[in-house]
Parts: sequence; structure tokens; C-alpha cells
Amino acid sequence: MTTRVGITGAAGRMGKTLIEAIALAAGDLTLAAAIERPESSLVGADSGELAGQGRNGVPVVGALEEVIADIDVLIDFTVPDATTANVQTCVEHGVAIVIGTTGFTAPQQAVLDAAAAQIPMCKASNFSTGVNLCFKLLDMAARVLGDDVDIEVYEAHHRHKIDAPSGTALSMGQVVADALGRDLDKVAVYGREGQTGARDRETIGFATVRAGDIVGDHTVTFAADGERVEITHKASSRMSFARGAVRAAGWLKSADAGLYDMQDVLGLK
Ligand SMILES: NC(=O)C1=CN([C@@H]2O[C@H](COP(=O)(O)OP(=O)(O)OC[C@H]3O[C@@H](n4cnc5c(N)ncnc54)[C@H](OP(=O)(O)O)[C@@H]3O)[C@@H](O)[C@H]2O)C=CC1
Ligand SMILES: O=C(O)C1=N[C@H](C(=O)O)C[C@H](O)C1
Repeated sequence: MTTRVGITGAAGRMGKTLIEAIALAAGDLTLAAAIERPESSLVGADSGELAGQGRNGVPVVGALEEVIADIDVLIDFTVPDATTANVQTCVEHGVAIVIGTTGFTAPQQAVLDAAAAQIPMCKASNFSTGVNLCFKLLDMAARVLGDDVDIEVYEAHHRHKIDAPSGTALSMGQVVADALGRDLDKVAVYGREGQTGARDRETIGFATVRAGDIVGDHTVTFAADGERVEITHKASSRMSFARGAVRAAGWLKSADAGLYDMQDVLGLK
């Protein structure tokens, strides 16, 4: 039976790409609902036309509650406040959710964790296959290179991005910290200026660039005396994220309640 998918933030950069990805996916997924803010001038517009795909007959609506009964899985790439509210609606109606939004505070994350006890939830800072492969490579690199290297995470994104460091950069830092038995909250250094003193080997540094239309670049550098290893991912199209999120929606349809990520979907755990 086809999986009926709803998209919140349907007119956003990822929302439109997700509409296109569902249209391109094989017939076991259908776009059943497209949701924007109630005050959006796009309410009532055809979501296929909005995404540049031609008419699809699925109008943009102004509230998730209007269409929640028509969907099996919600895909949400919006902002933390909106995602947290949408998760509650999904819990009330027993609907699974794929979450791509980044930048949650600890209390917001706790709300999501509690909701995942009641519905299937797949949350990932990055749904591309390449980045999820990089997470595995980073784990291996950190274990092999250990405490002999300085570790720095660099990320670059488009000028519109509102959170920093990126969710992906933080996940990469977390993978490396876990592999080395370090507490990321204690060892992370977010940007440097002034008289910083010499570098402490235990620290994991983060550097952020915001410029132009960069879709998403991430590099983790492991630097020793005399050599360095760099693991880099560069996204050149949002379709790499959208394809992964749509795949996660299909996978989640038959999953039990719980918190999953893209590593589960890809069978990398
Ligand atoms: N996990 C992954 O693989 C990826 C994650 N992301 C993340 O996805 C999120 C969205 O990114 P992107 O598509 O570029 O952002 P956009 O700003 O282009 O889209 C966000 C969408 O959410 C809507 N929105 C914003 N605030 C609210 C609100 N309070 N209530 C309801 N709707 C709201 C916006 O509507 P309006 O325009 O009216 O504000 C817009 O449609 C970000 O957190 C980003 O980091 C992005 C790419 C990949
Ligand atoms: O906002 C974006 O664009 C992206 N956000 C995600 C993140 O914060 O890691 C994923 C991707 O890099 C694009």
C-alpha cells in the first residue's frame, strides 16, 4: 500500500525539493499534503506548481491539523519551534515523522525524545548517503589516529542559514568525541579570536562560513606533526538530502515507535 506523505515547510528550500523528490520516487510513496503557515500567501496554491513540477492537485494548506488524517508520515524541514509543535500533532494522531530541522535547544530535544516513545521518528542532521558514510569514516579515523592529532571541524553554507554550527558539523564532532571517549560539551571550541593561548590537544574546534549559495560543505581535519587526514563532503544539490528523507519516510512507515536516524535507514548500525 502506498505511503501517504505530508510536508511541512512546503514552500521552503527543502520543502520544494522534497515535493520534487516524491514526484521522482517510484510509486510506493505519494504526496498527500503540503503545509505552510496559516498566514502564508501560498495557501491554496498547487504544491506541484510551487515546486516547479507542474500541477499535482495537492493544494497548500495553512495548518497540519487540516490534513493530518490524510497522511501516514510527515516530513518536517522547518524551524525548531514549528517542528516541536508539529511533533505534538503527530503524537496526537499516531502519525510517524521524519525530522530534518536542525538547531534544537536541549529542552526542545527532550520534547522530541519523549514523543519518540509514542510514534516512529527518524531524525537526522543530514539525510545524504555521503554524509552518513562520512560519519562511519570519521569514527574509524578518530579511533586509528586517537590522541596524536588535533581535530577541527569546518562547515560552509549559504547566506540564508540561521543556525551555527550546522547540525551536521555538530554530529561529526559528536561521532569523533564518542570514538575518543571525550565529552563534546566540555571539549568543543566554537570559533577563536584574540589571545587564545596554544591549542589544547583534547579540544575539538568548529569553524563556520556563511556565503552565497553554498549548499553544504563539511571537512574534518585530523592534524598530526608531519601529516594530516581530511574527510570532506560537499553537497552540490539539496536533492541529496531530499532523496534520503523520502527513503526514510518509506522505511519509517513499517517501523515501531522509537527514535531512529539515517544510519538505521541505511543499515549502517
Ligand atoms: N537534515 C538534513 O539533511 C537537512 C536539514 N536542513 C534543515 O532544514 C531546515 C529548513 O531548511 P531550509 O529548507 O533551507 O529553510 P527555509 O527557510 O527555506 O524553509 C523553512 C520552511 O519552514 C517554514 N517555517 C518557518 N518558520 C515556521 C513556523 N514558525 N511555523 C511554520 N512554518 C515555518 C518556512 O515558512 P516561511 O518562509 O513562511 O517562514 C519555510 O517554508 C533547517 O533547519 C536546515 O538546517 C536543510 C537541509 C538538509
Ligand atoms: O541549512 C542547510 O542548508 C543545511 N542544514 C543541515 C545542517 O545544519 O547540517 C544539513 C545540510 O548541511 C544543509
